[in-house]
Amino acid sequence: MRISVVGTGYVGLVSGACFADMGMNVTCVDIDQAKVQRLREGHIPIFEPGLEPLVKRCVAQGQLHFTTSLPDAMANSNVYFIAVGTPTGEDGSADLQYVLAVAKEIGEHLKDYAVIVDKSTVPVGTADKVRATIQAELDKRGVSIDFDVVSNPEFLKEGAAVDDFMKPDRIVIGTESERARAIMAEVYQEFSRNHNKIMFMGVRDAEMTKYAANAMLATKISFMNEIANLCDAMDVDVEQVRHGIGSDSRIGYSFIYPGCGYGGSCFPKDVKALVRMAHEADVKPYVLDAVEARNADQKKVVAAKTQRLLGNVKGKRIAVWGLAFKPGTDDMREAPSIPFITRMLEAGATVCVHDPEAMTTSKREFAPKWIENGQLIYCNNQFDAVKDADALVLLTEWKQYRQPDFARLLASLKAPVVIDGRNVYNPRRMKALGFTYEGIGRR
Ligand SMILES: NC(=O)c1ccc[n+]([C@@H]2O[C@H](COP(=O)([O-])OP(=O)(O)OC[C@H]3O[C@@H](n4cnc5c(N)ncnc54)[C@H](O)[C@@H]3O)[C@@H](O)[C@H]2O)c1
Ligand SMILES: O=c1ccn([C@@H]2O[C@H](COP(=O)(O)OP(=O)(O)O[C@H]3O[C@H](CO)[C@@H](O)[C@H](O)[C@H]3O)[C@@H](O)[C@H]2O)c(=O)[nH]1
Repeated sequence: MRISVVGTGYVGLVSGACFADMGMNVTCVDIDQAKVQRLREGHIPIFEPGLEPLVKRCVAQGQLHFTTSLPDAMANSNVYFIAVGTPTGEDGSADLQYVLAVAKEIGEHLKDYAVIVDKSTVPVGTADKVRATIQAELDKRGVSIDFDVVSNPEFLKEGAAVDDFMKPDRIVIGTESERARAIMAEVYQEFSRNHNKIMFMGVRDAEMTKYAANAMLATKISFMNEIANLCDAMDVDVEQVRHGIGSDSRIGYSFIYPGCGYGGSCFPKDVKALVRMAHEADVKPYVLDAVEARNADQKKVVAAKTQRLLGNVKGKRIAVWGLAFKPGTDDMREAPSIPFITRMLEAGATVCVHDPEAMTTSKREFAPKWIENGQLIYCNNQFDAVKDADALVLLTEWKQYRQPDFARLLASLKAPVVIDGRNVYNPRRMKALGFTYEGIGRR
């Protein structure tokens, strides 16, 4: 089977490589010429565990190709996945300009029947817009070609993207066409061997399923963050509460870790887009508004704790472990580290940062003046960052930060203050070791 994946980012590259690994002949398309050139030279533009050997293997076997030319890719396949970005637009809705630009180009070059698959996260009704955009181009050309537009939202998580794609919980396919259904079943048959994971549904149902899944997960996190703040105020340990409620199978343990707020390229933008959809549908989004408001506020909690413990931070040295929005990625989109570090820099602190993978990507997020004036210092070693610092702030729970040499940490810090934005350390143990420790809702 020959397929094309348009947009070679986190989703497009992972999907393309995983399809290729299952024996399909895959062409990944991107308008970013430098990215395509680098991929052809064997450089993987993102950090994602297991992705580099997978891409290299598929390229070596002749299963995976990279191009900037969509028409070339289309000439070799009849299933086109659209996996371009859908960032937040000015009014909070998903900006569909990249999706519709691809649809237009498909319409300009379509020759035979094809299935166009929306893999990008797109609002309810987008498949109709993609169909209309393609049809308008066919009409301009004066040709009549049959095609189907299918919704196939992606549920992979960064940091575990390859595993998630290879072993999905479910494969949601929205289509009303029997012909497209048969082709999509063939595309995904190898990912569904263990038991049938494919869920066919209506196109609009599939589009909403993606938003509902992300909004539900974001709601769990915001709910738990609110409980953690209550625990802080009421002398309760949220870890005990987390265990206490997670053991109820109706609640479960996943996505109830409180912390410094959810980030990433999906939850913040998708909750906003769903709020926008609700307004357009004249439904009041009470719950979603609260989820967003809690998250915006949660991203300020660690800064407030730091300022409370250190007093005026002007002239203080603050070490930060973790920049990426979560472990296992170099992605900085909406990372809680950005507002925290910016606030500390603006308040006059010197901030010494370390991250195992996001040092390069994070540099784009801060004004160059902070590095030039020496207030923002990048450290290649996590212990260089804490040397003579007035506090250590943990913002991303990378494995290498979980069990550090505490004696070395204590000796390195100027003041033994640890603010744990991810609740990875044990408060009692930290206190016994001589640290002033503060987590999120840890009493
Ligand atoms: N990142 C995730 O974990 C994740 C998971 C599930 C779903 N999604 C959704 O998938 C979509 C893509 O997300 P991403 O994180 O992979 O984005 P990304 O920004 O990493 O990649 C998008 C790519 O599309 C390319 N592109 C833009 N316009 C193009 C065009 N006209 N032709 C060819 N290429 C073009 C860009 O150059 C870029 O390389 C979004 O809708 C997102 O919400 C993301
Ligand atoms: O209990 C938790 C779990 C997560 N987070 C935070 O939530 C954010 C998102 O984490 P995660 O969901 O693991 O990563 P993403 O890669 O953003 O994946 C989400 O967004 C993707 C894009 O839509 C979906 O495909 C995935 O299913 C969905 O989990 C991160 O900042 C995490 O630190 C918490 O604060 N507490």
